[in-house]
Amino acid sequence: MEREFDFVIVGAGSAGCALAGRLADSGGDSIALVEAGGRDHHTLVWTPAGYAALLPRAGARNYGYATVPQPGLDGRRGYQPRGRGLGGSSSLNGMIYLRGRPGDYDDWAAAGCDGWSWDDVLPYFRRAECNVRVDGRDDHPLHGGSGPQQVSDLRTPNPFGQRFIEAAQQAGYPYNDDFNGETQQGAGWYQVTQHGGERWNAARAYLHGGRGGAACNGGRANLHVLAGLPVLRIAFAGRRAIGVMVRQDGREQLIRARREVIVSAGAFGSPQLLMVSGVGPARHLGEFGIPMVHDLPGVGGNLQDHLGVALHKRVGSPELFGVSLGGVFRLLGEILRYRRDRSGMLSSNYAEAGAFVCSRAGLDEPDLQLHFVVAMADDHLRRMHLGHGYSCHVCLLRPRSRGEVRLASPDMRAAPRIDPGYLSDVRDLDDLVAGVRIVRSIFAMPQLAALGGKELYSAGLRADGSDDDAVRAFIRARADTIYHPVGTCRMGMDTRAVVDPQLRVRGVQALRVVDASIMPTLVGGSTNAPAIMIGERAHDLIRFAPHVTLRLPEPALEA
Ligand SMILES: Cc1cc2nc3c(=O)[nH]c(=O)nc-3n(C[C@H](O)[C@H](O)[C@H](O)COP(=O)(O)OP(=O)(O)OC[C@H]3O[C@@H](n4cnc5c(N)ncnc54)[C@H](O)[C@@H]3O)c2cc1C
Repeated sequence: MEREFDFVIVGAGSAGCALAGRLADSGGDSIALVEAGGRDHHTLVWTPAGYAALLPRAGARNYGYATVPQPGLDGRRGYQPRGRGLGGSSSLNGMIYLRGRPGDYDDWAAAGCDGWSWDDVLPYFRRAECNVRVDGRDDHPLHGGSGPQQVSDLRTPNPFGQRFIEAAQQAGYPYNDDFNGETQQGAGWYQVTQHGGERWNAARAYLHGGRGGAACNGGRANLHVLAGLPVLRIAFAGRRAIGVMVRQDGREQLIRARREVIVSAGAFGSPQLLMVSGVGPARHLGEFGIPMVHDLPGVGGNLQDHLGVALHKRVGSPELFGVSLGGVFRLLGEILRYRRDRSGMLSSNYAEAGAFVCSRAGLDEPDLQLHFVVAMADDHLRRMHLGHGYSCHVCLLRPRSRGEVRLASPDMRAAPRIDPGYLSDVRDLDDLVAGVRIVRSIFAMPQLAALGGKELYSAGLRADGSDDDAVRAFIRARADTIYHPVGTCRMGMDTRAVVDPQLRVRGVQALRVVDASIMPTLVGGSTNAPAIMIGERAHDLIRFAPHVTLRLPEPALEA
């Protein structure tokens, strides 16, 4: 195997694939995209409903991390699935296509991230996107029609999604035809990262287009996709990153980067890789005897995640996913249907419909998101129930609680120590209480209530809203991630920032971080499209602004 490349990118997830594909197409440099997991060519990855089999437990395609016990969640450990293999978490995610709101990015810019305002990032969202609604056209002010990331409407929307949307309208929330349009408010269908009824993950978008072939590089001779090769640490000469260390043929080997090492290992993997390589808070690294390259106190801090709580309702309808004899027969038919024309229940992303709502009057933008799931999705599908039903998750879009990622071992192959600090800011809990009430008010509307059924865990909550303490207890007992950790290699201009607005790691040379970990704050939506946007924009920063040097004050050493 060739051992020296111009760029070495660690992690073939949403951002890493976008960056690698773009870099390979825009110049003659050689690129190594080094990914811990394997290829994504698998039925369970490409069949949308297949992720139900991958989500519940750790395995070859899912890191399946656990958090440390969370005081805010009655001491429970949260679950943190993360995609492993080409496509990263875009091979395991719920496929919902969302960007957040313009104000989210304007806040980034206002916090010192020059070049990351909405006007700056919108062209990258559009460049990335091929939205079926504007297919082939590039004159839409918000959507792209010719990018590599396919975005579609669901092929076979579930009738219960329609009932949810109508129930939400009965509860006073307007219909919204496009959550990435002018306004986010209201209820509607999600658009999904699918094409022809199949998952369109970042690997298909940017690497191989879903075609076979072991190289996975879409025929580009300068792109070397090295799957199944976990990076152990970044190699430095002084403070300059010169490559990455991997274990191959029974020994550690250096893959050398002539120009840059780019870390795209995700919100947990990227800070972990920096820390095991000697870039991070000095005292913490000292606990593990890791030789210091640079004391960067912000690495691993600022962890933010969307915490959600689900309300489930058992309803005896085989239109919904569920466990029953009738359900098995229906599923067999659905498998044949999917094989025939890629439609039917197997093209479902489960969280088919949703809503953006405000927890209280007077907010400029919705602060709560609802995911209506056409199954009783309980505890990340780790707890199954007999029968059929639906659920609705409510999550807080801009939580104030902060956590951190730390090492549990100096070995990169061990799981990191993840502490999201859920509900450490009590205001988050109060906003979720409002969210639970909103979900129940929608469940109570005729379009859903007429179908009957019984709530699994929330039936005892009062309808008149007079039992906030009980709702708080319900949330503490049941809430968990809806899978959007970000912020652990935060971009900014202050002394605790990890990367500058060109995504260069502060205090060292030839090293960048490019993935969801650089987000200063969570956006008001899910995080796959924003991670891809980050990869797209990083390409332009690397290609077109390589010689701009930004000088920042060095962080003071911790006492
Ligand atoms: C279950 C689930 C559901 C989700 N649902 C949605 C959704 O519906 N819509 C949405 O927009 N977002 C969703 N998300 C979130 C979204 O998918 C992620 O935010 C996004 O994919 C993150 O991209 P990334 O590039 O930062 O990291 P990732 O895509 O996670 O990629 C990181 C990659 O780095 C690799 N890596 C890590 N360490 C190493 C190492 N040492 N050596 C080599 N490779 C390494 C990993 O194997 C992985 O492939 C979901 C996520 C999950 C897990």
